[in-house]
Amino acid sequence: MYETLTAAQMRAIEAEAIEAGSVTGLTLMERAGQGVVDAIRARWPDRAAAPGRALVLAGPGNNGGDGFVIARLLKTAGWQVDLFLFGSPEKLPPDAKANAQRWSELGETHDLEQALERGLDVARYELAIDALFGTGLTRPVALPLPDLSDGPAVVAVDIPTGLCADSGRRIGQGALMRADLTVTFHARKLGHVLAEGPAACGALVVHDIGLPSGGGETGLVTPDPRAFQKHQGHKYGHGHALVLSGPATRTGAARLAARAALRVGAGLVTLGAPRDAMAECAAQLTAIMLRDVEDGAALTEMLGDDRLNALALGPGLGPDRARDLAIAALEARRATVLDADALTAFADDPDALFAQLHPACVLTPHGGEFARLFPDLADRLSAPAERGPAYSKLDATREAAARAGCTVLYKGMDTVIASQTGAARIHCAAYDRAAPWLATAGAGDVLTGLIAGLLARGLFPLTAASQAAWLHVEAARRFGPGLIAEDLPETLPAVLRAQGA
Ligand SMILES: NC(=O)C1=CN([C@@H]2O[C@H](COP(=O)(O)OP(=O)(O)OC[C@H]3O[C@@H](n4cnc5c(N)ncnc54)[C@H](O)[C@@H]3O)[C@@H](O)[C@H]2O)[C@@H](O)CC1
Ligand SMILES: [K+]
Repeated sequence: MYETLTAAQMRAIEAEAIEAGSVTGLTLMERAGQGVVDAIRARWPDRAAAPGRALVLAGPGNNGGDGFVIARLLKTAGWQVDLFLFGSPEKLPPDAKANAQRWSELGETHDLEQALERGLDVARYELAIDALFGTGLTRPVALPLPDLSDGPAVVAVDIPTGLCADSGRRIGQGALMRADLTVTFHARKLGHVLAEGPAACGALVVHDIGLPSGGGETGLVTPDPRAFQKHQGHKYGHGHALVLSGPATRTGAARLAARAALRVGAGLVTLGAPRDAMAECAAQLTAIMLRDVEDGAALTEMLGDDRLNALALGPGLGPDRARDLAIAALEARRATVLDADALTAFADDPDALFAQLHPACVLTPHGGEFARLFPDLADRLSAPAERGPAYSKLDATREAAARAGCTVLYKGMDTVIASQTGAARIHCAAYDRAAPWLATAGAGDVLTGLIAGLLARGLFPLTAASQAAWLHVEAARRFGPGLIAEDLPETLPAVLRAQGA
């Protein structure tokens, strides 16, 4: 599992290594600058082979210090480098000042604010380095930065200026420097994988600067084949999932979820449908069993069979049926995924839902559903971020899970999964995990089914939800263009096989 770090965690790791005497700040800065120049060469070998003009924008802190290193290395490699500093050279912190002095032997340090007042002609550069602010950004950037979008290739040092490293949110209405390539150091910061981060970073390279690993608490989800592998045994040994369906003409969502639960390895899957939907469902199902579950009372009776060990409800249910069934399901204390209508049904009184939830539950809200259940947290998340570290989707999901008393998977390109204990994971469907074809009707129903299937197989809620999120995106990536929700369960066998399941 890859770690993600907050700015404070990164500072602590650096400080500890420097205090222990294993490395100096100056050495770390040199490695950081070298890493950026190496990444530029790897990404644009043609430009590196015929160096042109490079613009370096350096800020008042150590991110600026990296900029001075990069300016020196680019100049040595044959680039014509113009460097503009925001702030005064005398006020730079020690390592940055040392590198400013080394740079002064090779080139001039221009004043950025003066240059912006006169008008900085960016069209003359092939390459621009954003070394204005990194992990130290706490306030909006009060600079009229030039638009670089159709000019030079833009490389962000550590993180694009204007982005909060802890939340991926833009700080205030200040400038945001969008990059084509971002080179960060040691480990990804939360800001690279949340909110606006992935869109602002472009491609992301993590460069090792020789610091010891550890120190982060929130990992990015990676596949855990042990979670998918199916061991020998009877079908009942792999659990029995029950997916509840909506009425006639609204059964598709539950059928998709049921199919996903079966494909991910639940031993048995039953669809519980109201009487009017039985014929419709029977015409569509083969391996999935069908039972008549009219209402909450019928569900309670059915759950007398304790082999039914995981439930999924919400997709296509309609709010009234969803509420009635959810109350019965939660009373039975089974592993339960609540999605869609099963969440919306409690919008008028989320506390009534929270009072019934228990640690074997998983809620899977998208942004709208999250706002209905946790309106105060959603408001904090959507209010403009005036200062860093800004309130993040990770913070909001953690708070939601604590309040709900169960695992919450908050969907999105940046899916955050948190348990009631505070443990959390992020699945970022960007960079090498981008899955744009997943934005298709019914995809969320499949995710619900995957979680239910993994719960039936006995995984803990946080693991089931995290691994389901990974499998969901992996199936979409494997299928690719033209994906519709039905394809996701059908692509799962290939995904599982590739993981050695
Ligand atoms: N500390 C180290 O040993 C290393 C640091 N590195 C670089 O150092 C960066 C962090 O450096 P800093 O902590 O100096 O922080 P930054 O260089 O990101 O910011 C500098 C300072 O500007 C101030 N500031 C914040 N927002 C502002 C705003 N909107 N307008 C004006 N001033 C503002 C803050 O006091 C902040 O500390 C990393 O992103 C990375 O690029 C790397 O060189 C690796 C080694
Ligand atoms: K930067």
